[in-house]
Amino acid sequence: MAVKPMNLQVDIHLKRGDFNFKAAFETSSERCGIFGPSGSGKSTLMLMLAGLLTPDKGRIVLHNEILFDSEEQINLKPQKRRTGVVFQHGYLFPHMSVRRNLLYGWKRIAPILRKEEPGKIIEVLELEHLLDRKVTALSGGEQQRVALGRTVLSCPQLILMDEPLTGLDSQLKKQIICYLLKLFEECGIPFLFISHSVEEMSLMAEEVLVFRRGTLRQTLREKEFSRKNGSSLKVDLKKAEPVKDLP
Ligand SMILES: Nc1ncnc2c1ncn2[C@@H]1O[C@H](COP(=O)(O)OP(=O)(O)OP(=O)(O)O)[C@@H](O)[C@H]1O
Repeated sequence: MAVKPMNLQVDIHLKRGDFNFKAAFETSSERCGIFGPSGSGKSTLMLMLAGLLTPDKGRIVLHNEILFDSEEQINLKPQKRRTGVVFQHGYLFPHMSVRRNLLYGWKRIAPILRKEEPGKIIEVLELEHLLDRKVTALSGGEQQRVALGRTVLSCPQLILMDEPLTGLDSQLKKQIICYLLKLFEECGIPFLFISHSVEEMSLMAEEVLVFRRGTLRQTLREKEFSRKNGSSLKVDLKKAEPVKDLP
């Protein structure tokens, strides 16, 4: 399926204690990485995009819809933004089965907005055999696959991921990256993700926003980013195999 570029315009400022955040950028990329050292403001940006933290001033526009505008006093609630968020630890509902977790968002959106078929997502993520398990009885990688599936099934216009691979070992990381790229190919939903890892940027991003001390310093195409940071890993999306190791 053709991916709809994210068409995101951001110009925001926020002061949190001693920390000053400011970023102004536009992106029409399909896979955008947010890179920078600890404390540089990556999660702060993601929380503001998701509507979980309010900027002091500025504007956020996604696909020509204003999500936030301080002058016009617009601040759409998280559930109205059509952004799906995947956090580092998945944050699944522990008392529910895999199936109920997966269908949670899907059941709550209007049928006309349900673009994804649960059966297809379950197949891509290879979750069939786990559907009746409680999520507390899953491995870390399986939990992250359920979190990805649940987010995709809520049919967002943009997926936001805050270090979705942290805590997984390197083999599992590569496996989840392949699942992620397959999902992206199947569903055509653009994503924005945070990582400290040059390798993850190289494998997953098309464009990289580089932050330092709360400020957007550079916007680089993946090739240029990888050249500057010494990584040149490649994944052919069409050939991505979930269970095989990557070069
Ligand atoms: N509630 C708060 N009040 C004041 N400062 C805060 C608050 N929350 C976060 N900060 C500061 O904001 C800065 C940016 O934090 P943020 O979590 O966005 O960084 P990050 O780049 O995502 O870091 P990491 O990679 O370690 O997750 C940090 O210096 C942090 O201490």
